[in-house]
Amino acid sequence: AKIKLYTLALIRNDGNILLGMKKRGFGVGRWNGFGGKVHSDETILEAAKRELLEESGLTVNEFQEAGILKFEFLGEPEIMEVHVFTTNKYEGTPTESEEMQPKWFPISEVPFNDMWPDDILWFPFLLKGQKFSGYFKFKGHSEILDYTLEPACSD
Ligand SMILES: CN1CCN(c2cc(NC3CC3)nc(N)n2)CC1
Repeated sequence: AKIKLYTLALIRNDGNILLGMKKRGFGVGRWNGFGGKVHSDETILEAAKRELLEESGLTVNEFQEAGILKFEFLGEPEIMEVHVFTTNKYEGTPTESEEMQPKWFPISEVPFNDMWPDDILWFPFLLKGQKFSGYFKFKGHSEILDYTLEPACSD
């Protein structure tokens, strides 16, 4: 199976979290953090910064590692390895892009019903600042067949 690297950045501001409504492509119609593919000529961190700037207009120089999520889709050879970052130190104002329409949500109002089904499972780790490592087997884009999720230390 081929592993492809992706990034996902969740931006915090006091009791709020910045999500974007995906306007096209993979995950269209769902709220999510900001991210994308890691290019062959960049590090994962560089990709996370680039994708956040492209998709939200925000500049971040310091990310916290939040966790790693691996996704398998029944019948597909590619494994998605998503490196999740968070920060509350950023510059700029969230701006709509071709990919994303940004919106601040109070932490208590995260719209899980309109997000990827795995999010409600690992968000508690992210919000507590506990690094996590998860593996999810999906059937299509809305059904989790099975998963593992545990606190993890990347060091
Ligand atoms: C570039 N993107 C960033 C975010 N990402 C995902 C995936 C995901 N679940 C997987 C079943 C699809 N869940 C969240 N929250 N984000 C996929 C790749």
